[in-house]
Amino acid sequence: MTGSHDTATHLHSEYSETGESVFLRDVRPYGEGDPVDVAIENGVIAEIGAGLTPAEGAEVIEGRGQILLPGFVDIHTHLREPGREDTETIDSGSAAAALGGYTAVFAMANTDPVADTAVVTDHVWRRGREVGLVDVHPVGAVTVGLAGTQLAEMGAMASGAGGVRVFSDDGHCVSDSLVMRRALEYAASLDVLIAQHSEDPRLTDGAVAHEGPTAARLGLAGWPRAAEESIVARDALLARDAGARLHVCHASTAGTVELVRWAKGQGIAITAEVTPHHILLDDSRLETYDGVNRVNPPLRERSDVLALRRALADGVIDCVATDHAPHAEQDKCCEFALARPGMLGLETALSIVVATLVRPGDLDWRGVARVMSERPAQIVRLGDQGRPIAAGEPANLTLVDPDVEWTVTGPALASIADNTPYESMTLPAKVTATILRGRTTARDGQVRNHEPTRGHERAGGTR
Ligand SMILES: NC(=O)N[C@@H](CC(=O)O)C(=O)O
Ligand SMILES: [Zn+2]
Repeated sequence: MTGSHDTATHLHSEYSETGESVFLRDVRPYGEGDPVDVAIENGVIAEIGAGLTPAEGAEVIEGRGQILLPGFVDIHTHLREPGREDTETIDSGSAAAALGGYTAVFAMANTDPVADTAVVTDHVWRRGREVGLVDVHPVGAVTVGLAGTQLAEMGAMASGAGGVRVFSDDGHCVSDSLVMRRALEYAASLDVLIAQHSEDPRLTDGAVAHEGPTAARLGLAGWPRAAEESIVARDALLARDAGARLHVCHASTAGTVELVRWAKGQGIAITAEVTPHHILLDDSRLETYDGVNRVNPPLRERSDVLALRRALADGVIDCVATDHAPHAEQDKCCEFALARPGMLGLETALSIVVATLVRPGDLDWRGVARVMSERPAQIVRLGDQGRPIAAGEPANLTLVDPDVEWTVTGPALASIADNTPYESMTLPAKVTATILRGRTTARDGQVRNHEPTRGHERAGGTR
């Protein structure tokens, strides 16, 4: 992997002789200009223009002026396999990803066993390929068992079949400064990315919510913004000295935005993501004590939400990442302080970006392509994703109906777990087709050639 964006060098055999043709009629790339037709052959975009004729036997999709974007790339997903297949599997999570418009996802390492060896990361990669609905890239752990003390064999994971290019102890912070320094030095020598879950555990021990007036009133133990910001600041300096690439997972405070802005201004190789929930929801959601709203980092205050939206629009925050975190019903329906942190995200991400940024006029569809596809692909150096919509480019694409409104219900989502904070919420815009290497993986809310593996169906004995 060179990190170069010369398509030809990246389009290996997977992009030839798929034997499939897809024809998109009357679509608007990036939501710009008059509708055009897009002919896709053998995994690549063959031709774009008005009034084209579909190839014999092509799958024709009537776009009716819908918006065509590069396929989305999620660099922070929890697929729970191996270990918690009662909440999500690579199969069910891939279905959720395809329905959400994703053509690549990065599966976090906090599985059971932890993805801290090439045995686990190679398995995740292979299983993703077998399912074939989305490219599943394994994230490797930074430290053995996510324990934060001994570096994992990052080199072996990087050179394994899974070709790991991102390492993270996400769910846990690599909090020891010397361990983080060594991890960044090791990562620099391998030219891989360290993605940090920035949370000082000494400042958050026992905390379940954002430290502020709401948590105080509700009697919930809070974690201060400084627990995140102090780690972001420290890591930026360590990355500078190590000459390493650092990525900040789920930025949640206005202060983190300012630190990332400062570090970028210094020429430090830092990037940052924000989740859909941190640009939509604030800590007023805690009033109900509903465990579905518990997440790390916690939902912050309105001023943070607005700062994160602005930072995404102006590019200080590079991208949206879902932090899709399925949990079992019994782990979310309990008392707020006992609920596990995390919420579903893959199938609602686009709609939230549209609701918070596109509809208010702060981001156009080019901007959506930037934060959902192009920047995430660049951060993790995927040469065949987040590419321009042009002839000769790989056909990893997402078609979006911008005008539709839909109401979220957990059980209707493809994920096995149902823990969505958006239950009964009406959201704008929906993915109508997802195309991976020239093959439709999802269309009109249905996943291609797919036997669903929903938890309640298994419980009912259908599998
Ligand atoms: N975000 C969360 O609240 N939970 C994530 C871990 C993480 O992303 O930190 C999980 O794995 O459940
Ligand atoms: Zn995290």
